[in-house]
Amino acid sequence: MLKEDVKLREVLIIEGGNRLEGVLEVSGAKNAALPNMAATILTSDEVIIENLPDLLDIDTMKKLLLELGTEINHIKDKTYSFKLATPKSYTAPYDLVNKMRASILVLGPMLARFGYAEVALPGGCSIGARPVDLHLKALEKMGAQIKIEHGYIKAYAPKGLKGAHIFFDKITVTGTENILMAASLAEGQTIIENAALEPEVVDLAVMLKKMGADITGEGTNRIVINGVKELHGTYHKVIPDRIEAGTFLVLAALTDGKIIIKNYPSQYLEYVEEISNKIGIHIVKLSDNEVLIKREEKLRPVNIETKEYPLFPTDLQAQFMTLLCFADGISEITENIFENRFMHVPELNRLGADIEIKGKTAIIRPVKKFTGAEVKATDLRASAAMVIAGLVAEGETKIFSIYHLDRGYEHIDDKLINIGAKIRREIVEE
Ligand SMILES: CC(=O)N[C@H]1[C@@H](OP(=O)(O)OP(=O)(O)OC[C@H]2O[C@@H](n3ccc(=O)[nH]c3=O)[C@H](O)[C@@H]2O)O[C@H](CO)[C@@H](O)[C@@H]1O
Ligand SMILES: C=C(OP(=O)(O)O)C(=O)O
Repeated sequence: MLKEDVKLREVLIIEGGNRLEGVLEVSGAKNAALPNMAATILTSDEVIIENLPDLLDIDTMKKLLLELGTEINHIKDKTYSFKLATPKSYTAPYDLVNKMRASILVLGPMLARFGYAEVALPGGCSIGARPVDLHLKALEKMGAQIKIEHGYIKAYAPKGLKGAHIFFDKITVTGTENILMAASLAEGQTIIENAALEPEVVDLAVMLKKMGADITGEGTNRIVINGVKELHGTYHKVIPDRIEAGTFLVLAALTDGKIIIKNYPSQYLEYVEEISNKIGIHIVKLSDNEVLIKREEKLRPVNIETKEYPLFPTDLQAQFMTLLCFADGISEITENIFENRFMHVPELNRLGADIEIKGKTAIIRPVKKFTGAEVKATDLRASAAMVIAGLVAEGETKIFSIYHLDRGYEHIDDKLINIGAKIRREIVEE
């Protein structure tokens, strides 16, 4: 191999089998922070956001906002100010959109405030095709002219956007968020039917209302937005990450240590807790925001179907699949949101799992143990599943492609090392 062909990559090495004990603190939610940051485009005033997690995706969104002309200042720990007085570009370039699909969230606000935006087409990713047709159709209904050219979505609304009656054929989280932001500055009333109910959508509405938007119905499937001429600055704190909390819940149950989860958002995890109870995991409330995870000796098998909030989140599917490998019987998980979100199955099987995929259902047969192996982190939540699996496996697990993990889990190595996990990173040659 020529020297210049050698690429360096980081791997995560885990020594499994350690009993874990201590406190795991939940960070700010990535999927709330990203739309919160995009919403700062809607005003020329300064917006301050607190509790921003230190993650690759947040860095990518900062880069994108800087590219558009936003002035960003670090105020104190995890708190930043954002101010977009005059844009220096109207384009979300391919190199950033390619790293993070949520870059599409700048389309609605740019178009609503400036009447023009270009966003590279996100394209497919490892969990599925993930088109943005519903975002575009809704914006067109609000009067935008949209064309796709040279791999870019080019959207114009020179006279501003107009309120419209939007019916989403499919529930879409970022689609609802894009239209919520666009409609806040549109002329007249917008009604979003079949809107997403996710807590991150509600949190965005809360932030927009603090900026002066007129929104009702957030958290239901019908949101009504009366457009206003201008929005103003605000101070907003990002809500805790329910998916990180759910990931910790699984980890605590499987390692059977004494793990307390701090900043645990039980209000967003009701259904996940119901499923956990069925499996034999109990969430013991210690204080307003702290819980202790306890498990019964034998875990029971369950059948899970991923669905939109308030039902079971697709973003916890891979982690619960790892857990169910150790249940006392056969479980099934059906993935209804993304068509290709079982990439972690062959990787879990490399560690000793016995999982078979039949269409959109995974059949999980019980095994006694996992043994460490070399595995690949195929997407963000699959990476979390690999980390959990590595921590319970006998011996050493080497996880490749861990940049996915750093997209969405804040300082995960430090958090786990703190409770007794043996984890390190190494740079290896490809
Ligand atoms: C940044 C962020 O918040 N990401 C979350 C968001 O992604 P995201 O908002 O991208 O996911 P959507 O809710 O839009 O996707 C739901 C389904 O609708 C389809 N669809 C969506 C839009 C569209 O225009 N056309 C279309 O067909 C998607 O391919 C998918 O099958 O919600 C997902 C579902 O809870 C989560 O897994 C992601 O973590
Ligand atoms: C799929 C996820 O994120 P994104 O929509 O940014 O790809 C996720 O958070 O699990």
